[in-house]
Amino acid sequence: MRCACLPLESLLAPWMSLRRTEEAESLPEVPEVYRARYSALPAAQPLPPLLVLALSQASPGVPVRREQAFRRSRTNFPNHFLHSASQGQDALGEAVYYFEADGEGVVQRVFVFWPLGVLLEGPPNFCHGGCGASLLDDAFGAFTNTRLRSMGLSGQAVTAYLHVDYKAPTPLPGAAVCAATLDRVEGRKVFVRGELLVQKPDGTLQASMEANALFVELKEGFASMKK
Ligand SMILES: CCCCCCCCCCCCCC(=O)SCCNC(=O)CCNC(=O)[C@H](O)C(C)(C)COP(=O)(O)OP(=O)(O)OC[C@H]1O[C@@H](n2cnc3c(N)ncnc32)[C@H](O)[C@@H]1OP(=O)(O)O
Repeated sequence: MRCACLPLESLLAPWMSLRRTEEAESLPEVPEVYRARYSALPAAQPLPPLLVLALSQASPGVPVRREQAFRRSRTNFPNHFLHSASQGQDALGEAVYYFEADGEGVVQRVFVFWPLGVLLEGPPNFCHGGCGASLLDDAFGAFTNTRLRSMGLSGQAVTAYLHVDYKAPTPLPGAAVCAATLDRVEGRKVFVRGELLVQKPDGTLQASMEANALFVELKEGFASMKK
């Protein structure tokens, strides 16, 4: 029987080997809510098929809007754990962030596509659990901070706790989409939940990890964090 899943090459290429060109390229202006941390996708960069699949399953019939897809601005965050230190041909590839907002522009969900190389291994041929937790934490942070900003708040919140349930192994090499959304808000406390989605051999998506987290909006912002 023919496998219904997306071929691995289409999952990984060109994102695994992509080299950043944002510094040299003139990219479209990004809305203010996202601008501090994200840059637009270059015109030549297609949306990853796995991301499109996850979006179409989460919101059937809702058109995918390319202008809601971004890359992390590496220029602004050259020391970032996921976007700099862990990037490489066989490690993490280039992430694509897709934000869904409501009619008032308030961010409701984020989906983050990641190409996963063989150097992320924990169990043989599968992703390290700590790596998956980091990807979920990053998606939760992206969701929380952009949501806060989209509501006119600081957008400066950090993880207080992160709970991850590992439901199935995450294959390598491969690709995953982290999905994050709001659970509830209590004052400065933002409770977030989500999952890490991978594609099964039959083509359907499966949550290999489920997670929930508490983010706390800092009283005086990142600048107040002391060493
Ligand atoms: C401008 C653009 C810049 C962009 C920069 C990009 C950076 C992106 C960054 C993205 C980040 C990516 C992700 C990362 O990597 S973030 C990095 C990992 N996280 C940290 O390093 C955070 C370290 N912790 C702290 O700094 C403080 O503890 C925080 C700030 C969290 C709270 O200390 P604060 O003094 O402020 O507040 P509080 O202690 O009064 O607590 C407040 C409320 O919260 C409740 N609570 C607290 N902890 C827990 C817990 N574990 N379980 C259950 N509840 C907990 C607490 O009971 C209280 O509730 P209530 O009594 O009010 O009901």
